[in-house]
Amino acid sequence: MVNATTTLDGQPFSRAQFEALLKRRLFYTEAFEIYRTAPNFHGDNRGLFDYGPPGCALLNNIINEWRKHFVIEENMLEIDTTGITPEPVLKTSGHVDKFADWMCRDPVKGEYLRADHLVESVLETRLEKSRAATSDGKNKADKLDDATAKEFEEILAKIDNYGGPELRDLIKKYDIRNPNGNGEVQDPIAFNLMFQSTIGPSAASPVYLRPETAQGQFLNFRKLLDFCQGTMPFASACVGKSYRNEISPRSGLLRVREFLMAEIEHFVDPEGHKHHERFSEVADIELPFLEKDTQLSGKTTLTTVSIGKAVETKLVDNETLGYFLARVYLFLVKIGVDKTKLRFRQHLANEMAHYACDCWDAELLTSYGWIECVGCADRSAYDLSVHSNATGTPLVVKEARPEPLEITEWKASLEKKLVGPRFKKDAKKIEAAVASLGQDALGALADELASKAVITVPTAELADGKTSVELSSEICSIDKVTRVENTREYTPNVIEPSFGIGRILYSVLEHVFWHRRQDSARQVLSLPILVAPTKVLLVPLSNNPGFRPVVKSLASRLRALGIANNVDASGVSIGRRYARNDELGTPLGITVDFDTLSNGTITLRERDSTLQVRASEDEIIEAIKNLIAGTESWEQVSKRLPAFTGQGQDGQGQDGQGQDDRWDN
Ligand SMILES: Nc1ncnc2c1ncn2[C@@H]1O[C@H](COP(=O)(O)OP(=O)(O)OP(=O)(O)O)[C@@H](O)[C@H]1O
Repeated sequence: MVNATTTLDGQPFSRAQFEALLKRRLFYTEAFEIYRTAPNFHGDNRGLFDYGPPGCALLNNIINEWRKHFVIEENMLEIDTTGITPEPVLKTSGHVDKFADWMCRDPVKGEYLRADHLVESVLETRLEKSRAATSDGKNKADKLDDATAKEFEEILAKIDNYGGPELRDLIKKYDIRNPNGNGEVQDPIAFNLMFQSTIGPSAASPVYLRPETAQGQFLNFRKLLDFCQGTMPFASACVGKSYRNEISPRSGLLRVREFLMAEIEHFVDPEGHKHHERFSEVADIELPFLEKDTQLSGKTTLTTVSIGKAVETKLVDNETLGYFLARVYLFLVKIGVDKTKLRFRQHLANEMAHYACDCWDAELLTSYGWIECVGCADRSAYDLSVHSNATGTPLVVKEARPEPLEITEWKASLEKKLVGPRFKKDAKKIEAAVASLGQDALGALADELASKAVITVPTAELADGKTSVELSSEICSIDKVTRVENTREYTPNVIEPSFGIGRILYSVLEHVFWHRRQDSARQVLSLPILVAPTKVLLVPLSNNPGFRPVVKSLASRLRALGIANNVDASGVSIGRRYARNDELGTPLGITVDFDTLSNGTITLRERDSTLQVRASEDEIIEAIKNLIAGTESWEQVSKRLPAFTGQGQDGQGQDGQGQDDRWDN
């Protein structure tokens, strides 16, 4: 059974100890912290964090690997789009109306709580208390009867499926109150999560900070299609900050108001079941799925099957979505995620974003529970269609047909001479609305036009604020026409893997955290060498001036190879210096000692095993290069090069054995 509260070495996970390490080593820190107590600071700095040097390096290394794994591997077209977004774009995409969470207010405390999180935390606490209580003895009032406990478990399994009215009913039915003070809360209301501002000195035009990078990619679709000479399928990618005015930020980096996203929009032809050319490369990879139906039945049992089987049985809708789930899995495991703490959870119908038609979240198990870190959605043709309708710009693919095709279909025509003068500025929008009508709608409107001589067509918002227009038979005609088509035109569907880098980074750190010795305060972050902030620690054995030029020259050789290294020439013992760098996740350490001065050899220490080898500078640097490139493992290096068991090894001599075991320097 997977347990989030156990570290790699099987010891109990202590969040306090873990967070103290992250703070001590400056992985990240609360933003504007010193202003919190300033007399003129009345703001709320919750959900805003700054990354310190190791956190920043780790973040950048994760992004670099993301670029290699996705952008380079799949020839994606990476772009960098703006965060400031004009309101009409986000009105069209649906975010202005629908990008909201349900919020309850505690009128006494003046606190705002996210309704689903409130229900979740109160029911979880009641269940925990009930488990701890005994029906006869201690805290017996907390004991829930079996039926109620089952009911709570079922509610929790599908918590993401509840909307405002259902959450209100649950709050009333179970008398759910603000855990802080036990006050009653008001009914949930929808709260839009976007930060709004205005642009320019006139302040006349509203803008938002983007809540996702996706829209910028959709708006560039036509230019990107031209850029890749119309070749389908293709994918765009974007890495950038997104902003969400979360109701109640909590859990450190997991729910923040400003965060780095890395998003991919893969544009695919909807015909041919979204087949993916490289699907066979990943088909055998087994993934743990938490299916929709399992959640609805109140359970959390995982189904582990190959992605090939999952697509064949339609558990996962199509090959392209399946391909990305497998690639996401490989990426997460590569950067340090514990594969036993990873699952793919299918979205429930109500939970699905307004644009999505099938959605799976890669969730990682942390001490805060299962956390969504990557959302993988099939956004269908929603975004391109709505932006096309709103702007009158066709966001479509045109492809030559292998054989000409004869098609008989409904066609709507507008009397252009009348449309311009009659509708003026709205004319383009009306033309776009008519052009976007599907065959079923056209068939129905043709009948209506024949009987009433006037029809109503839905449009984007017009100058008078209306979202439809009446067209008479004088202006609009709808007829059956037969035509020969040599080119095919279609709106691509979009498969979108969307990564929250901060959540991934935090979860990886929890997964690689462990203790060196039983009951010891020595802690280690076993970050994979690929993403570790610093790859090599350089330590001179002592302050002996003879070591300095050697260390300097080694540092410069490593720098020339682009290998991040750090010299620790502080006066403390080697063991302490290693311990400090174990906390920073530094995987390799070089020691320069008296033997170096006499025979030119140096030692190389591996963080997790603490084993060391001794060889010439050239051999050690070669081994480091291989370890970073992944062409050689530590096991291979340690077999190939002579072992070193002398001074300076952990637990012996210089390690600080018998010394104070608090590694807090
Ligand atoms: N407030 C946040 N803080 C940090 N990361 C976030 C936040 N909101 C979303 N993300 C990240 O962005 C990714 C894609 O966003 P998406 O819109 O799918 O999230 P979401 O479903 O709104 O998340 P949640 O349900 O947890 O609020 C998520 O998988 C997550 O990694």
